Amino acid sequence: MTDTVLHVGGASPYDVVVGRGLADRLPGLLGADVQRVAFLHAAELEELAKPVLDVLRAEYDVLALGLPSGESTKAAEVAFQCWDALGEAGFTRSDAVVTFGGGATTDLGGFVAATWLRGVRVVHVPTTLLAMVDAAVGGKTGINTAAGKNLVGSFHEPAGVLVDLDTLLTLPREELVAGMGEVVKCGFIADPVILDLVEADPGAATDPHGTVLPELVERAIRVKIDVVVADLKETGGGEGHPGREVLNYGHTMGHAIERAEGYTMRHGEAVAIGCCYVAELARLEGRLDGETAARHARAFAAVGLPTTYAGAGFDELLAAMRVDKKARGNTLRFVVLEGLARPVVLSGPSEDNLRASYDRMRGDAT
Ligand SMILES: NC(=O)c1ccc[n+]([C@@H]2O[C@H](COP(=O)([O-])OP(=O)(O)OC[C@H]3O[C@@H](n4cnc5c(N)ncnc54)[C@H](O)[C@@H]3O)[C@@H](O)[C@H]2O)c1
Ligand SMILES: O=C(O)C(=O)C[C@@H](O)[C@H](O)[C@H](O)COP(=O)(O)O
Ligand SMILES: [Zn+2]
Repeated sequence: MTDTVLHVGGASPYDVVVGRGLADRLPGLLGADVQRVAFLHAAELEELAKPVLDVLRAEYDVLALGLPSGESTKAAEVAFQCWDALGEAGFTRSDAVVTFGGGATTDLGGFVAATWLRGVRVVHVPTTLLAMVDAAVGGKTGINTAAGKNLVGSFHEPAGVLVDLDTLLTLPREELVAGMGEVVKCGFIADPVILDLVEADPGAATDPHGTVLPELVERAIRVKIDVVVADLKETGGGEGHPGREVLNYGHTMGHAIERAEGYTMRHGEAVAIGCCYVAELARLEGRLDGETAARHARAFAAVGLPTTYAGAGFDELLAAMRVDKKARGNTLRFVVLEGLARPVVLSGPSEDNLRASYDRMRGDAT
């Protein structure tokens, strides 16, 4: 496979390099003036990180910080520990952060880079499918608080992203499948070819050795790039388009479920359920046709993702949805579809329909 370079334009342009065995490309993305690199990685990925660390150690003074894995790393205490370590090492504005891991690591590491000295250079090396197609691109960084998911953070664009598809070879199957939640999401909001590829051969779509998955990765990254270039800071798309909020499709309910489950459910799984929830809500609100709504459950289930959830009660989930960033005052706002790849914002749906979609999500409705 030859490398593909996807360019992200805008005020702080950068490249997303997609290929296999790419560690040598890292210095090129970091730029010439960097002397010290803080390597923020999921501690459990020490072995996988070795080729990247070797390349970094050959060129820079490296401070390697092993972080907790998964969602627990997106916490203020972990950010504090990183800031302390950067302070002790005397990190300056000409030094840089490299993150290595899944979306939780790139979110936390991106946040540390965004806040240290009010912002230093960061390059992301995502090692999960989800982080490759979504978390590492576009500059959203953040941590969780007791009140909810990603409530503290900032927009801080990377100086580059290195998508080494070989890292997917060690990724547990369930994590790969979770990443398909965001890939399929991109199919519904912008690129229906993704849905065709997934439905035609779900096995090939989730095979890290094959050629279909790399095509899906590139397509999903292109969807994300197109959106963030047009509306980096989520201020709106104009002419009825939701702008960057479109990437939040399925996340209003998805994040509420994650919080209700104490962040033990994978993000991509919660997003899959949330997309099915909001498709049904759009149908009940008279926005979306029944066939496209029904296609949601078929597409997500094809790759092994959950489409129903019978855990927390309606009132708990509704309260969690009220702190979603798309809400305005007491008004809930959802990204919904009016057809395939035709996203719009739905403001203030009726409580009856919110509840009826919830019943369907539980599998209670007929
Ligand atoms: N900033 C954004 O735009 C954005 C977009 C989407 C999701 N996110 C965030 O991303 C997070 C989810 O990311 P995720 O799904 O990557 O999960 P994750 O970061 O929690 O990683 C899942 C697990 O896989 C392990 N792992 C990672 N790469 C591996 C590899 N190559 N081989 C073996 N194990 C590996 C990790 O150590 C961890 O245990 C959520 O917090 C979500 O909110 C952010
Ligand atoms: O990049 C975006 O914008 C997204 O919304 C992508 C989402 O997949 C991602 O989960 C993001 O972290 C959610 O952001 P939030 O603003 O709802 O916290
Ligand atoms: Zn997401």
